Amino acid sequence: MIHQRIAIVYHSGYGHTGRQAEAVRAGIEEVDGVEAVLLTVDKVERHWDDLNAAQAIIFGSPTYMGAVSASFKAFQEATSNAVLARGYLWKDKIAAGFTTSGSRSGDKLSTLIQMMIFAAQHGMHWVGLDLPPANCSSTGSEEDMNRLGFWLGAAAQANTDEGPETAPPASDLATARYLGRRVALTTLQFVRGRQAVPLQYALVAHD
Ligand SMILES: Cc1cc2nc3c(=O)[nH]c(=O)nc-3n(C[C@H](O)[C@H](O)[C@H](O)COP(=O)(O)O)c2cc1C
Repeated sequence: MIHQRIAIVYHSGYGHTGRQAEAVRAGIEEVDGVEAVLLTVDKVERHWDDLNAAQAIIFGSPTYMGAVSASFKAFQEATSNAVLARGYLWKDKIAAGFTTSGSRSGDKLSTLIQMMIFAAQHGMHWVGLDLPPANCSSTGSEEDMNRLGFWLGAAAQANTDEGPETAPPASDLATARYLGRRVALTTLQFVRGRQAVPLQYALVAHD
């Protein structure tokens, strides 16, 4: 069976977002017919081909100062020459994102929006979370998936006095795992759908 490749490219200064990235990978690996490639942004210069060959790319960054980290931003800017200028190489790939911060909100939404705009600039298709509202009623709890209530991507919160061995908590890692699985299933639907209806044909038929 041909395996569709799904890449995860992320930065983690202190390891918390790294735990989230591992959880996303575990979710991808729950799905038959796909394989996960996990890359940190500092390795990207030697791995552009892996990203270009992937059917989906999932972006991950801690939230620093209400935005993606400087290292993740440097990766984003490097794609201008390495990907866009070489001919829109990521066009029509699936995209998604995840982020960890110290506070419950911590302005993580800003980070996910930055990632979504970045994906749109590359002509990618953004996949969000389809989890229902969680931890928002008298029956909700910290153990709920999507306990922080994000839909653009997977959000996690890691207490700043805890190391990555104990933070983020299991519920946030389960949310990240769920996102990985969702992206894997969406990617298979998209790739197989594209085989049935080639993009060229779809555009002509629409005109
Ligand atoms: C430079 C810097 C800026 C930060 N800015 C924020 C922030 O804006 N909001 C927030 O909630 N946490 C903030 N934090 C806390 C981190 O998001 C948190 O410690 C996170 O778990 C770090 O992830 P990492 O271990 O993957 O680097 C900041 C931490 C650093 C070092």
